[in-house]
Amino acid sequence: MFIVTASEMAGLDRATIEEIGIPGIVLMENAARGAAAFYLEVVPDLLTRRITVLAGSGNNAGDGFVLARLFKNQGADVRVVCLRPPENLQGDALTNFRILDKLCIPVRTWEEQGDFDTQWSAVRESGTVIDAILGTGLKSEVRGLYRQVIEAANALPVPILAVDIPSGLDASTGKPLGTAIRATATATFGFLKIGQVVEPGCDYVGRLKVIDIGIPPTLSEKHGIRRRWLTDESLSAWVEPRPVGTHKGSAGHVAVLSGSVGKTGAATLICLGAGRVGAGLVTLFIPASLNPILEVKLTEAMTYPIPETPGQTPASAALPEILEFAGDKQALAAGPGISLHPDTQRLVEGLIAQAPCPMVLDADAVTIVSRTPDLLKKARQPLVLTPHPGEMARLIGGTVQTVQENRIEVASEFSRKYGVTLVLKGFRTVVAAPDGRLAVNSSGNPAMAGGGMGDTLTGMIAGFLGQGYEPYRAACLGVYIHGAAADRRFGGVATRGMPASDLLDDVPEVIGRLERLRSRS
Ligand SMILES: NC(=O)C1=CN([C@@H]2O[C@H](COP(=O)(O)OP(=O)(O)OC[C@H]3O[C@@H](n4cnc5c(N)ncnc54)[C@H](O)[C@@H]3O)[C@@H](O)[C@H]2O)[C@@H](O)CC1
Ligand SMILES: [K+]
Repeated sequence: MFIVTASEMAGLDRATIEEIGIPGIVLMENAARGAAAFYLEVVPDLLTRRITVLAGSGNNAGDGFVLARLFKNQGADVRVVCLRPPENLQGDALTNFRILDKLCIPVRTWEEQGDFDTQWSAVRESGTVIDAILGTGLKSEVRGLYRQVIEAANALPVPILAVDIPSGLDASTGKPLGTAIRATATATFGFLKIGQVVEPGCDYVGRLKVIDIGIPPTLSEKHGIRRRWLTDESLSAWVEPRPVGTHKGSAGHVAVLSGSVGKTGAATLICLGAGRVGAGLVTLFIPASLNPILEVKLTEAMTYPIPETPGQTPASAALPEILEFAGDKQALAAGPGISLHPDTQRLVEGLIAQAPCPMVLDADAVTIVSRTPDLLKKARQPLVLTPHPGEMARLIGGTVQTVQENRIEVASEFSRKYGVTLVLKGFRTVVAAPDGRLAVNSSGNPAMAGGGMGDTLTGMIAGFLGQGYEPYRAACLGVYIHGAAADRRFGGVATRGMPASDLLDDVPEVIGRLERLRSRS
């Protein structure tokens, strides 16, 4: 499933009409038919309620007029309130407006000079409101009557069903422009819009469904749309079936540099994560004095004691050994719990410049990189960085607020500038590849807010890299399966109290689910 901006959507609509030859009015009919079926799922007794369609002046209103007709045909009590004089309507919206009269559907036009409360009283009696005021054609801040109407609608104790996007929400950024409808459900057309999947927009859409309105899927490729929504369906095709003769030597060997005094848990979780996604072998480089602890904590993974600093953190003297060992390995994960000790920093810098295999850099390694990000350009092998918003802010020398308000732009710009795959963690994790591919994750839940979650993710991404997945796919699979395993374990049941190691138990089942989905399609 692809995610588009408002202007990309307009381009795809135009191409479907002009190049493919599907008339706009057909798309409008398809849109409304799909939306009507979805709204009936969301509000099963919809046809017994009084339905008010709030209409603006563009094609979004046109969709609303078709919905009014469809529900009237099914016996519902429907009325339409035009917030702008119908003389402003054009094209397909106008055609569908004219049909209302023939079907005796009551239409009221808002009188700008009239008293608001008197005119609103008719809407107040509605059992459900259909929001067809503004769609992807929103151009500027919502003011005046539209603003009043949106705020009054939000205060009604009835379901609001949004057509394409809640009115007032910027489809490209997810920010309300002035104000926006808080919908019970949104039927969106053709593709997801960025504004529906990122914060704060995702809090406005309610239940969200993409309606197929007949835009040929090949058009998205032709128009260079490369943003993906990570779901079971979109990822199943990427899970490679495992040959029956697979053995530990052919399933990838992952090396891990993690842990220092007080941080042996991070090292453990990375190793477990890599193993749970199917890495054949895992070896942990650990400061020598901590080796006895890891020998006990880890069962399947092997340990490799390395020279350490006086603070029991990895020392740069370990670099030659690590490079030699990693020479015939498939992936290296480095960073969690290694400290910011200056000698550990030298080790990380050496690894970035000389590592002989793809690497995942997380936590302390990311903080070390943020001191001299140009270091990343020296890497000989692909890098995946997995910052949380605070680490991302350090990487770009900005604030957490800037990062959080512009997650997609920040991730894609950094990825392109430094030639790395970037995983910006947090709600709706963003994965960006240097060639412009981008994904937003749909899985995960608040029970994941706890220490160690990032370590398990680092291990999972390294585990996929180790099995030969290219960095962007390894990152997307790791991110999605991580959240999906947490959903399987806790989603909808509990919102807190899930140890990071718990979700790992569910990882193989989630991968199995994707494999089964792949084999069916
Ligand atoms: N062929 C197509 O292009 C299709 C479009 N569809 C619908 O069409 C919508 C887009 O239609 P339009 O491009 O006509 O745009 P909209 O219907 O979203 O709104 C455009 C109108 O609102 C006005 N407007 C914009 N910002 C405003 C603001 N802040 N305050 C007050 N008025 C404002 C504009 O001047 C214009 O008159 C989609 O969201 C979707 O619902 C669907 O019918 C599917 C097919
Ligand atoms: K709308």
